[in-house]
Amino acid sequence: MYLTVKNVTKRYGTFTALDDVSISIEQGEFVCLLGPSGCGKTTLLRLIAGLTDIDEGEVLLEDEILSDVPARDRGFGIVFQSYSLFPSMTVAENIGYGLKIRNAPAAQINARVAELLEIVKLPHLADKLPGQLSGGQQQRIALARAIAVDPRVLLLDEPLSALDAKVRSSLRDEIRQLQRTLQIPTLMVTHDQEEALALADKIICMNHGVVVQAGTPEDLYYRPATRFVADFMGVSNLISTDLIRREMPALLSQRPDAPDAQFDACIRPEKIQINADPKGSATIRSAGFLGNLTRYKLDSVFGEMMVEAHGPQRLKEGQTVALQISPSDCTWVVNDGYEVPE
Ligand SMILES: Nc1ncnc2c1ncn2[C@@H]1O[C@H](COP(=O)(O)OP(=O)(O)OP(=O)(O)O)[C@@H](O)[C@H]1O
Repeated sequence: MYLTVKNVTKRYGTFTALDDVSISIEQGEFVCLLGPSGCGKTTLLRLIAGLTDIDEGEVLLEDEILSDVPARDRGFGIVFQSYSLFPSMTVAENIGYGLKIRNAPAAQINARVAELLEIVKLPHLADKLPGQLSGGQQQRIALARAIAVDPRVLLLDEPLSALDAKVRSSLRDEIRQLQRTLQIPTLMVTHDQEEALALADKIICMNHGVVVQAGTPEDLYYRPATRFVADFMGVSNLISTDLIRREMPALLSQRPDAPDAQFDACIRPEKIQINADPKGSATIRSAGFLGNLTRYKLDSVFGEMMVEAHGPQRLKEGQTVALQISPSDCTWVVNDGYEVPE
């Protein structure tokens, strides 16, 4: 383990923002902290950065306990959501700032700034002020400034969320490429599951101040542990054991041996096949063509279901269809009482 957060609890008055949270980041790993608004992601990032005090537990970098190390001495690079560049400094001065306060010689600073401007593909902007740059350009410069001092860990707090969709996805790919090249252990906060799936080696999914599940993007998508994770990580059909037992008992073959109320089935929309069949158990309520696939909403013996099929719309609204689901495409998730929002 490179960076470790051990049993950390953080309270604001009587409110517990983080409850006994433990996470780790390996050398070179890209980790995403993912969860809904208010679940404690930013608080956790700020604790690691040293910007917020810890009530219980500790943060370690290798074997060094960081609790008493001030933020500026931790050697971490940080990029925030809002462009936090110094407005009266040029781009080059912003990038070189960290080296300058460490009293690096001017020639070394200039060389490093030029190198970083090439890395973030903005060499022509060296003499501009932040106010003259687009949002995407400002975040690139913020990133360059954060990595200028060879940080031991890179902390990113929703760095893409203020950008429009196109810029966001291109900068997302660049951040990933940069991180792969430089191998800086990185922790990024996001509430966007697609961003986490695309970027992370490991996703740490949080809710209400606790870590609900940590694993690879594939783990979280295909093997969610709870109803909450299943719903948060994309569209899923969540069906009670009771209903499966009544309507399609063959699906129970891989279910853990536990009381009915403890586990529900999670079936991803792309895992369900539908075929026109007048004797089928479901009806197409609506269909939406999304370019590469068609998303159907069905009324079925399992209630409302979402099904996705490659290509254009083949089935009409109102048509009766048979559902084909394989037991291996049924993931059994802990029923944590989470209700999917309407
Ligand atoms: N300084 C503070 N004083 C009191 N409560 C706080 C403070 N900072 C955060 N909180 C509360 O702690 C909880 C977690 O906040 P945090 O900012 O970590 O959530 P988050 O998951 O990052 O959410 P978001 O995505 O909206 O930023 C929230 O309920 C928030 O209201």
